[in-house]
Amino acid sequence: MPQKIVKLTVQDVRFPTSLELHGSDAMHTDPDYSVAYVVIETDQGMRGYGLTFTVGRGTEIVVCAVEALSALVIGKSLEEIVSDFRGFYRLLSSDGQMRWIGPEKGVIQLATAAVLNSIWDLWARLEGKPLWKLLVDMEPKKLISCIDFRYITDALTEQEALDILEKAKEGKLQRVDQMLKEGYPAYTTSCAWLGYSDQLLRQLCNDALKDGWTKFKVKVGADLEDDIRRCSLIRQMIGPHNSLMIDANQRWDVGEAITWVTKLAEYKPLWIEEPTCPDDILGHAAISKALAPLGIGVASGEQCHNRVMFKQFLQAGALQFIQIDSCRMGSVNENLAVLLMAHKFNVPVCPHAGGVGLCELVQHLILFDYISVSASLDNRMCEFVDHLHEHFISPVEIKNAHYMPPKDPGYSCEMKEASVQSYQYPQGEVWKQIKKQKD
Ligand SMILES: C[C@H](O)[C@@H](O)CC(=O)C(=O)O
Ligand SMILES: [Mg+2]
Repeated sequence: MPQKIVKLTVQDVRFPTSLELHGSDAMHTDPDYSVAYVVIETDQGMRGYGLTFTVGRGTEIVVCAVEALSALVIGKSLEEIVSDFRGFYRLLSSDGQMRWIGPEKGVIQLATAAVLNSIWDLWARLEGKPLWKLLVDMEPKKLISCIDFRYITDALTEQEALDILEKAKEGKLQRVDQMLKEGYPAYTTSCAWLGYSDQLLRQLCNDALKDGWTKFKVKVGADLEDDIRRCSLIRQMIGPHNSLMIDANQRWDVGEAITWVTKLAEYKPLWIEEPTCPDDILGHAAISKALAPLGIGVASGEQCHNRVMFKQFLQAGALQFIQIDSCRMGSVNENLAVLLMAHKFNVPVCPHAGGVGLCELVQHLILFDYISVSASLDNRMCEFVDHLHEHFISPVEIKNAHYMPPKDPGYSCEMKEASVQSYQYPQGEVWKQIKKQKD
């Protein structure tokens, strides 16, 4: 019996992370980690859960965009959608009246991600598999049929994508076993948000080292003297052999980025993340070229709107690390395109995660990347941030600084009903209390 989608609800759920400066960086000094949380329901009572991540006030605008897209979803059956997923992706991303407010970028793309994430979740649940396994088990032709190749065929053709997937069939079963035993390598950003004191940074870094973490990201970009002190402190604590990454969250102009990072080079960062405007492809290329002799790569992607921009970053040799995001682009469909392009251009993928639910979601994509696309762990790791996992029904499992493959069916982003109720904005109990204290 086809599963017809008869209902879509979307809620604005926010967590007051700004109170303790969790998640703070050089540009987002007071983020309240938030989601536009989508639940779809079929006529047979099955549910799919999806979300997209934001950092506070903008969430209400994403919620409106999801509501505007819902008319394109309600009334369709899951079978109809997945039998031509490319067509459905295009229906959502290229709607004749709504594409004007994108196309395929900004709020409307975040909303597309939330909706499509719920559909992938529903699909995986109906198949009784975690999403990564649904993807790993899918025939290459079917996978390719989920991707919209419009605008990227000059970098990757369907045939090339198919060849990559066919070639990676070799050794796939061993890689599945390896992942189930060892998990996928992760790094932590939890120790060094920009608003944290040196004392807290020291304490969190110490705890992380004890827990087996070997790769650490530090926020930089607001004040050079602070950055020198914080990077020196972390480098001293983690020693010369562990990895340090730095993240400026788009703070600098191109020349300023080169000068600033050169002054931090003695702390041996593996990469500088988002050194400048996330849309400045040639700027990133110039920074990459200038920093290459220092052994520092450039990473970006958490605010890269779509596959077309990633294509150009790759074509321009502008990034040495690609950071896909499960909610910034058009869900799994568009991320598949980027994983395949990154493989063709031989650039490692190190996903952005954290926020609310981003770790839960992106772990599926990076497991798929290793098992079915790249077959390599060289220079690869997935971000981990230790906030807000307690609000999910199937939270991530980290063992010895590795993501252990999720086992529950779906895309791991169903939230606990009590959490949704308490943190709904503005009517949830938590926000009512915060308002009362302020008044
Ligand atoms: C506002 C977010 O916390 C951002 O700082 C996250 C980020 O850049 C990262 O995790 O990387
Ligand atoms: Mg970042």
